[in-house]
Amino acid sequence: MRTVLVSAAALVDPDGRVLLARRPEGKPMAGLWEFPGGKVEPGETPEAALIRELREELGIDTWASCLAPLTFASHSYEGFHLLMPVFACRRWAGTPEAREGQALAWVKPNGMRGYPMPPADVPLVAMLRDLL
Ligand SMILES: Nc1nc2c([nH]c(=O)n2[C@H]2C[C@H](O)[C@@H](COP(=O)(O)OP(=O)(O)OP(=O)(O)O)O2)c(=O)[nH]1
Ligand SMILES: [Mg+2]
Repeated sequence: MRTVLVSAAALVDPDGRVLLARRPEGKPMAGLWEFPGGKVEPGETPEAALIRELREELGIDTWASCLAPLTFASHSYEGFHLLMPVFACRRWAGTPEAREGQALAWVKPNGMRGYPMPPADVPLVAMLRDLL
């Protein structure tokens, strides 16, 4: 099976809340809440891909030095296997805004139960609670 590399961010605010984005209509898994990010393109590092995706999806700028490896997801979907490094990011420039029509929510890891997430993300919630 094809392994797809996707880079994702746990953007953490000073209150320890993490930014979740609701996948827009028309995309696979629309309506589920995810960590901002996207597919790593050929020749791109995971960090560079995430910096690019955060600018495209949220209009914020961050830097590789502000991305700390936190955990990862490895999950088989129908048709592909997802390998998703998750970086913690506590410093960025600008205010996240929904550039792609997605809803945004700042959520404490303890509150993520109320936000339905893709199957790959479910184990990450407990990890965030322990690691952040
Ligand atoms: N960004 C992100 N993707 C996730 C998460 N959990 C999860 O299963 N995925 C899956 C959904 C997609 O199959 C894939 C990432 O797709 P994406 O739609 O974000 O990719 P992208 O931003 O590059 O968007 P596109 O140009 O391909 O439409 O990873 C998550 O927490 N964050
Ligand atoms: Mg994306």
